[in-house]
Amino acid sequence: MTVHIHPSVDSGVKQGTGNFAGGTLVCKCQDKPVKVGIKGDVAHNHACGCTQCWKPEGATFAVIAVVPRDNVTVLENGDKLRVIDASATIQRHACKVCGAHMYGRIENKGHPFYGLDFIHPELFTEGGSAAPGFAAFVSSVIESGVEPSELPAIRSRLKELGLEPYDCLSPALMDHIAAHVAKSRPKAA
Ligand SMILES: N[C@@H](CCC(=O)N[C@@H](CSCO)C(=O)NCC(=O)O)C(=O)O
Ligand SMILES: [Zn+2]
Ligand SMILES: [Zn+2]
Repeated sequence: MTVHIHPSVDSGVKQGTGNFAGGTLVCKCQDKPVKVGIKGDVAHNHACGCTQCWKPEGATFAVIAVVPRDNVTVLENGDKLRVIDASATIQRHACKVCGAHMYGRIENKGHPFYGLDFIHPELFTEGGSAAPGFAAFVSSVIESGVEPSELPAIRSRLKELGLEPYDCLSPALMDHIAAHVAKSRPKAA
């Protein structure tokens, strides 16, 4: 059985240059595409199996990374953007026509990832941004209709690609969340 993860990694994970200066994300529309400028490189790039992140046609996983929100600027055709679900933690600004998610923003100032926007590096017109380094929410692909019996093959393919599979976020990101929660908790008297 061929396991398809995502078109940008299926033939091997392409490493970034290490000095990506930023670029332009362009949606899939032929006519009046939405363009979003990103300053600097992406961080925490990962494959995500959750039901919320945008996946191109036929992909089992999304590939998604973060950038500081101040580094994100809508350049063209921003009138085509809509927020998919205003009540979600990550408000995904997507093209109304082709459906591509251009950036996901957290508006809750108390959230551990406040200040970071989620973007899909495959939409960069330029190559060389930091590569995905792990796979998150792997078991969640079952929620999108993948048979549980396929999970061992999916996990093994992710490992082969060097994308360590986790059923939540990576240990570094889970530690960051826990540290944020610990800091936000009122101190006992
Ligand atoms: N099983 C759920 C998990 C969804 C989930 O918690 N996703 C994370 C990571 S998305 C990027 O890595 C999250 O923070 N979601 C918040 C949001 O999407 O608003 C499922 O599959 O839906
Ligand atoms: Zn579009
Ligand atoms: Zn996700």
